[in-house]
Amino acid sequence: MEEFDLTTREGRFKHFGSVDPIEGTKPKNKEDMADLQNSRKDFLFEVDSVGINNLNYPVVIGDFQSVGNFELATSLRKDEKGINMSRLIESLETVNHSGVPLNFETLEQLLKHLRERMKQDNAKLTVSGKWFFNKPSPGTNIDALAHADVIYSASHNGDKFTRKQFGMTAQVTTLCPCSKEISEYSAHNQRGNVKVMIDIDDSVELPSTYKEDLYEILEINASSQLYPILKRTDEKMVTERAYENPRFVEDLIRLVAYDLVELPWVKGFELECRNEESIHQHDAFSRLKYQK
Ligand SMILES: Nc1nc2c(ncn2[C@@H]2O[C@H](COP(=O)(O)OP(=O)(O)OP(=O)(O)O)[C@@H](O)[C@H]2O)c(=O)[nH]1
Repeated sequence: MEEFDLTTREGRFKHFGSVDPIEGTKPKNKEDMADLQNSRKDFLFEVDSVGINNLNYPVVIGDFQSVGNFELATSLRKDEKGINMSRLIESLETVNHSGVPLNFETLEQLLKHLRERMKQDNAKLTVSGKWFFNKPSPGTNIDALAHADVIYSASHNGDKFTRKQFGMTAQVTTLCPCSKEISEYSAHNQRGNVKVMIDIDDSVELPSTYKEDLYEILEINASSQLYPILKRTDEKMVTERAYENPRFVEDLIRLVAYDLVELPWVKGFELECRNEESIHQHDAFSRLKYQK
């Protein structure tokens, strides 16, 4: 058996089975390499969406840095074999300025770049991330950071958005009306997750406070709200607020839906409320779709 010098990394690697590379017959220069992606013939079908997903990249949402989870894609014509996937991240890099600012202006720039660079008719993206914001305690007014999950999803044909969606998941408190009604004292409550995906009406100007406006609607209709810091006086406040505002999962979805319909920039939405039950191991949920 061949002996290797175990004091060097190369020797140790070979000791553990690594071998030298072969000379090989295939080209090493890019110009000489086959470009399969760019071969042309009848490939039977157009492809609606082809690209990459589960890509984590730094983003800036509001005042804070966060991590975005991206899906980047384009359409693909019937006579083209594949897209050049490395160009998707090259396009993302063009809007990365110590993080990609998450707003529709930047995403439109990115989609235009993607479509042109990939020479396709349509470019699409979805990105989700945690939006952090200051949420002072309700009575004592002590600053601390809370978060909600946001989703931007859009497609662009070069001239305009062909789909523009904004989504959010906020966490709230719900207190069971039935439990309050039937019990001598107390009422069980739960942490609720209110999730919405909105189709944005592009003919209406999106207010600069759209994230804040939406967050307020998702949480204000619940029994009470969540805060990072609560002193005793705050805790009394949120506990009593919840008791004064009991909500079934059906009540919450209808109250949130009413406020969403009133927002001028909302064309339609899909809404879900899910309560992590404290008296069961399962969750309770409600869903609602609406188009204006
Ligand atoms: N189209 C396609 N590409 C893939 C697939 N799986 C991996 N790849 C990617 O193929 C990429 C390399 O191809 P290209 O991006 O076309 O590289 P290139 O042709 O040298 O790039 P350009 O200089 O932009 O022309 C790598 O980044 C791989 O990640 C797949 O299923 N389909």
